[in-house]
Amino acid sequence: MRIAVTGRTGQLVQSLLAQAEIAGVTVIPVGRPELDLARPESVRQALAATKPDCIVNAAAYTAVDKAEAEPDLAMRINGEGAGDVASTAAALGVPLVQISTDYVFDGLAPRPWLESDPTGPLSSYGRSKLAGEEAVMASGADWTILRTAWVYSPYGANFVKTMLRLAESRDEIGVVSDQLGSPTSAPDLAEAIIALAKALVARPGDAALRGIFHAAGMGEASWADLAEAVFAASAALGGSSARVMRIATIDYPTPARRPANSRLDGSLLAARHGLRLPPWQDSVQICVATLLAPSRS
Ligand SMILES: NC(=O)C1=CN([C@@H]2O[C@H](COP(=O)(O)OP(=O)(O)OC[C@H]3O[C@@H](n4cnc5c(N)ncnc54)[C@H](OP(=O)(O)O)[C@@H]3O)[C@@H](O)[C@H]2O)C=CC1
Ligand SMILES: Cc1cn([C@H]2C[C@H](O)[C@@H](COP(=O)(O)OP(=O)(O)O[C@H]3O[C@@H](C)C(=O)[C@@H](O)[C@H]3O)O2)c(=O)[nH]c1=O
Ligand SMILES: [Mg+2]
Repeated sequence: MRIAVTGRTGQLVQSLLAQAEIAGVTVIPVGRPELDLARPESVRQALAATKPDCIVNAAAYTAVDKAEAEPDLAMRINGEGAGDVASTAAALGVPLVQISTDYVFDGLAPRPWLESDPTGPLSSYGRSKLAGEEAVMASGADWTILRTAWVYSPYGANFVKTMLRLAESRDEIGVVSDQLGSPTSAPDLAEAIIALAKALVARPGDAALRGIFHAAGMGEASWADLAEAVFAASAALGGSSARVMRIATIDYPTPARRPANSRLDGSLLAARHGLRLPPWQDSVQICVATLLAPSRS
């Protein structure tokens, strides 16, 4: 099976590539310059040339704070760009897996978010990703939307790598403890996406396998909890660590507002697809161990 994935160096693309052989699929990254989501005319031809059985739209404008200053570009890439990928999937007659985010929610619910809960993005990034969901749903493609959250991995830029880097030069790091979410390992997510893609291709027209699903690490954490887990794992392996000073969002001002409650409920994906991502604590340990492995430096 051939899975075309948008993007090249992204965390999820790299994780899908790493997982492909063991999962027995071919993953074909399609990125800039051939496919640029900001250039609609580039999308269809670049994807069609890969002759995919399934398309995963993993590329996105992911710089949450910068998106506040570049809302139009974020909207073009994450909103209209997703629509262009979806109409390509429709034209090619192959299923589309659109990757979306917890930041489509306003963060005010007192429990983990369900797929059926109302959206209400607080940021330019969140609004652009919601526009992407809407464009995908309106495209006529055979679509499935996976919302994930707080993605980290040995690849690219992410919070886990930021914490380890900061700890090299600091003894103490202030980290917000009043935003709760579902930290998600990109390798775990990649495994679930491949399983899902196989099911979509094997059972066309099976409505129960399609729709919006939440796919995030099991359990919950604040960013401060996540930082503490990273440093505990790193210290145990002789890597860098720092004391975490637990602070409030109001004491860490950022251009973008972020949801206070970003936890995603994964029950629907478990019920319909039998897919459950591992507890975040286990996967954070694996990620830190990979980052500290001697072969990497
Ligand atoms: N990171 C996170 O915490 C979360 C991410 N998500 C979603 O998951 C998906 C994967 O995220 P992740 O792997 O972390 O992303 P990264 O930030 O690691 O990578 C972004 C990817 O998007 C590509 N990209 C950006 N702009 C364009 C463009 N104009 N045309 C083509 N490709 C472009 C980049 O391309 P290039 O390779 O050329 O740099 C890169 O491959 C995204 O849809 C994101 O919105 C959802 C929740 C959490
Ligand atoms: C670096 C740092 C961040 N923070 C806070 C700021 C913010 O509230 C939180 C996370 O900051 P980051 O900028 O790393 O994460 P952020 O860019 O908000 O991550 C988001 O990315 C997009 C793409 C998504 O879709 C989301 O699911 C989510 O993963 O941690 C601290 O408190 N101390 C620090 O030293
Ligand atoms: Mg960020």
